[in-house]
Amino acid sequence: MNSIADAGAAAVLELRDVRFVRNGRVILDDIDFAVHPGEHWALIGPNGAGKSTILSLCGALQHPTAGEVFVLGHRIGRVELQRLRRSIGHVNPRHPLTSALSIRDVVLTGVTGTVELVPRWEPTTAELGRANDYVHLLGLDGKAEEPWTTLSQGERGRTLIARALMTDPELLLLDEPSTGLDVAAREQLLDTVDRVRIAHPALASVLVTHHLEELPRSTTHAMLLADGRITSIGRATDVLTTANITACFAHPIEIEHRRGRWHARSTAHDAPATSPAPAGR
Ligand SMILES: Nc1ncnc2c1ncn2[C@@H]1O[C@H](COP(=O)(O)OP(=O)(O)OP(=O)(O)O)[C@@H](O)[C@H]1O
Repeated sequence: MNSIADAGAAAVLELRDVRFVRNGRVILDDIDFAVHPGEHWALIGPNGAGKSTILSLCGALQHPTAGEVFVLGHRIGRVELQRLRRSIGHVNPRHPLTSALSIRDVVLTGVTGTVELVPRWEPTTAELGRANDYVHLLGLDGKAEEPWTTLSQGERGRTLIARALMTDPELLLLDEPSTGLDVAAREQLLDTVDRVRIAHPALASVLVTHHLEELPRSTTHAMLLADGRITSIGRATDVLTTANITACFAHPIEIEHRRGRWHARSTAHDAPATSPAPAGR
């Protein structure tokens, strides 16, 4: 799956020596990272570490105080952001839709980049076809006519990923996509993310989460963040280790990597290892 990531392609996203200050407080400092086509990054760290702020810089929603952010080769601040944002699929679990649009219509709002359907706007046959294809890819067949207002959180999450794919983005940003899902809905969503990444091998993505159990198998790279600084960065298998996670969260946590998935467990209250009985007893 990672053949494109290894091909040395130009970065889809690059943060160079980024610093972000608000109200005199340093929220991010010394942030350097680059995301290439086919790479799927996880951003992990404790509450308040700065994950969402990094994601907002990646999505060209905010400017850094110092340093440079390049999205799709364009330096933020030098290009028209609106145009750039169409190449970025941003999945925000707090999508502010309140009306009863059908799943298919919510997916179609990805074309117009709006929350509601634009009055008098009609999708082309090709756009309708794409919307139906994504409804199918995201496992929402048979539900396309169901209203947003009655969807479960898991169905909403999958609908929003389909919506984000409508502009054929090169970069997909996923902000805590599994928050609030029960275990079955979370597993369905993670399988869906894996399916999307396989169907779009050049797509790059950045996923923010607090929980290692919420990382899809297709995760290739990880950045650990604490107090606005990177504590570890690189290939997921090198970064997501007991030592690195323990240091990032300042708490003893044991990490297991099994069948492509990560699991975390606190070892703070484990009984101390008993010393072996003396020989000859
Ligand atoms: N515009 C802002 N003005 C002032 N403080 C801000 C601003 N944006 C973020 N912060 C602060 O910066 C810190 C990092 O916030 P951010 O939301 O990026 O962290 P996070 O890692 O996503 O946290 P969580 O896991 O709790 O969602 C927090 O302490 C937050 O209060």
